[in-house]
Amino acid sequence: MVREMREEMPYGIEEGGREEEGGFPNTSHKRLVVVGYALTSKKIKSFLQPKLEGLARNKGILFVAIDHNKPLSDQGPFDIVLHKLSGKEWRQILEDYRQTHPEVTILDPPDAIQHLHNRQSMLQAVADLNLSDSYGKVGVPKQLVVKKDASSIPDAVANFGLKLPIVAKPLVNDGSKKSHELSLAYDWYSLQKLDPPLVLQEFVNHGGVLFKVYIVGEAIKVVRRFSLPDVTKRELSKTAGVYHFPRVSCAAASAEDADLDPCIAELPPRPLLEKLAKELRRRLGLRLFNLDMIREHGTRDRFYVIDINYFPGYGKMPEYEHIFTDFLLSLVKGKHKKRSG
Ligand SMILES: Nc1ncnc2c1ncn2[C@@H]1O[C@H](COP(=O)(O)OP(=O)(O)OP(=O)(O)O)[C@@H](O)[C@H]1O
Ligand SMILES: O=P(O)(O)O[C@H]1[C@H](OP(=O)(O)O)[C@@H](OP(=O)(O)O)[C@@H](O)[C@@H](O)[C@@H]1OP(=O)(O)O
Ligand SMILES: [Mg+2]
Ligand SMILES: [Mg+2]
Repeated sequence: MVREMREEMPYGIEEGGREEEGGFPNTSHKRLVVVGYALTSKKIKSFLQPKLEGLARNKGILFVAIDHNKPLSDQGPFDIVLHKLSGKEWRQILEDYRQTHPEVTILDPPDAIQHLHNRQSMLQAVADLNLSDSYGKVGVPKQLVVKKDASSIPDAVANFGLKLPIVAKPLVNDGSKKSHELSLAYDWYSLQKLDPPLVLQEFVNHGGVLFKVYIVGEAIKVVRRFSLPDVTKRELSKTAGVYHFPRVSCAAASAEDADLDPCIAELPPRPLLEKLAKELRRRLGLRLFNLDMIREHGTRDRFYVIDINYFPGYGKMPEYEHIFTDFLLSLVKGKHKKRSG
């Protein structure tokens, strides 16, 4: 099978030379780019769709499942390892593999991904960047971390000067169901009912539409999703309590075909996104992530990043098959250039 695919490969890596180490046969001078993947079954289903695998095959890319019952070094050989699994054990396996196989590109380094597993450190790079130019300003909502003792939250929030309403997000962001259980608090008193450790974030009115900015290496794709509606002053004054809300901006909440107010729907300026993505790629050390971005309602150019996700639902990103396969090829070509240059 693999041999047959090789003959028709238009883009496979020209320079051969890779030794056969008992892994995949290497019969042609154009060899396959082998991508080992370690993903949950949910992710395999949403990401590794037949169209992606088919296009990848035509471009000379082969996706191979990593076998968790065998040492990683006994598998492959891989050009790239693509992964999104949690746990210390897996991180250690990858770290050891990285040391012994520096020639393999690990997408992405476990330490860098770990940075996104805490909702405080997640947005630090955006805050530090403090991006502001003629195209707009990008910041993060004012936020406070509460590690324990719910009874102290109202005072802590008042002292810090956080305004209501407040979005409460679990501090740990490990992809678990619990880490996506968010709530909106309307009054000081109810803040005591929250369950730390949490990040408390000012709710920013944004017209009920959010921008999902997908990043795959240097490629950027933006889509609109529905989000929480604005909270008016009147509504705030009349409402009390803490309200849990479901995953409001999931794929089913696409706002691409909706008839929206142009001021709300207008995408963030491309040059601003280019600059933001470039800086965050560097500062976070990641190549596969997305940003949830909102525009403060009533402004044209005041943006906030409220969430960053590692290896998000690319299966729902338009043209992801082309973008992702081109990206994988660029990684291997880049490496060859570096070696021969
Ligand atoms: N500061 C904020 N101001 C206004 N709305 C917010 C704010 N933070 C979150 N939201 C709303 O809550 C939703 C969920 O928040 P967030 O994206 O932080 O959670 P998540 O569980 O990490 O989401 P994802 O499924 O994208 O990983 C957002 O899509 C947005 O609708
Ligand atoms: O289904 P959705 O479109 O919401 O995609 C979500 C994706 O699910 P999928 O990749 O299995 O589909 C999730 O992946 P896991 O953490 O559960 O692995 C996670 O990355 C979310 O942030 C994604 O939301 P997005 O930020 O991309 O909108
Ligand atoms: Mg989000
Ligand atoms: Mg998230």
